[in-house]
Amino acid sequence: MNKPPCMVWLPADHRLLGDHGHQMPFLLLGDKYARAVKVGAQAQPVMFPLAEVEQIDELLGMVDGVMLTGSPSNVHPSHFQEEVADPSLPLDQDRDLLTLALVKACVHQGVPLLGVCRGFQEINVALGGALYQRVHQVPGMNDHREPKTAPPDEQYAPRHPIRIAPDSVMAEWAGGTEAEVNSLHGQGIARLAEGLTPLAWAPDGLVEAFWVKGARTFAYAMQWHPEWRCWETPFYANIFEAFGRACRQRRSLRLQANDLARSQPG
Ligand SMILES: N[C@@H](CCC(=O)NCCCC(=O)O)C(=O)O
Repeated sequence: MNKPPCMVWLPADHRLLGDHGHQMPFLLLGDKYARAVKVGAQAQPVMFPLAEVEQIDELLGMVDGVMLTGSPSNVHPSHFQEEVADPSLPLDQDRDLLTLALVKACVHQGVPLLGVCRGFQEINVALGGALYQRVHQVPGMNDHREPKTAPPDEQYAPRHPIRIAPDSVMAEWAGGTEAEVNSLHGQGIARLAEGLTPLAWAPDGLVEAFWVKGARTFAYAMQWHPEWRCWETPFYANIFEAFGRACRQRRSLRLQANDLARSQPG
């Protein structure tokens, strides 16, 4: 019998779309994130629209991994005990409510977890860290934002080098302790949560990747965007291939558990 596909949950963004006066709520997932899961991790992306915190355990029982994507919206600063610094920047409190709880559930249950950009920031905040709300206004820090009016190819082009921890799995994926990565973020890690091990740094010292300490499975996140045409960049492809392997391992365990449950009397 064919195995069911590996399923990876990508929580949606909540956005109002439409012209003024007629904006309607939508649930959005970027094509490039779903495509990187499908092509790079060889898994099936799923969204679970309107998923609620109370459903997390039930829904995690149906998937083999979770990917927290990037988004133009910011994590609400109240989650790291700050006031909103720039009210003109978008927020997505519905997403925060689900993803910050989902991070803890994935870590506790050993579900493969990949965080990208906003997802990287969500994991840090969920585990007790804090963010710079405007990295470019912090003395000594660079501007990590993308050129807003540039075409996508330019926005996602390599922007700055990163230094990667030697002898780390990130260095294995990169094929060394240096790489050039894209950069599309205005927020960044101000305080790394205690349960996270930094794996890469930008030239200004900003943490650009981490590992969830002691994780029983894949639990990595990065500030840059490895999903961007991941099949064209070996470093990025290696990240998604490793994520896919971890998801397939979980699928085997999940299916064994399901078979065992079905074989039990009553
Ligand atoms: N809003 C946060 C996170 C930035 C981020 O995720 N950028 C990607 C947006 C477009 C996309 O989804 O690829 C910040 O500004 O730091």
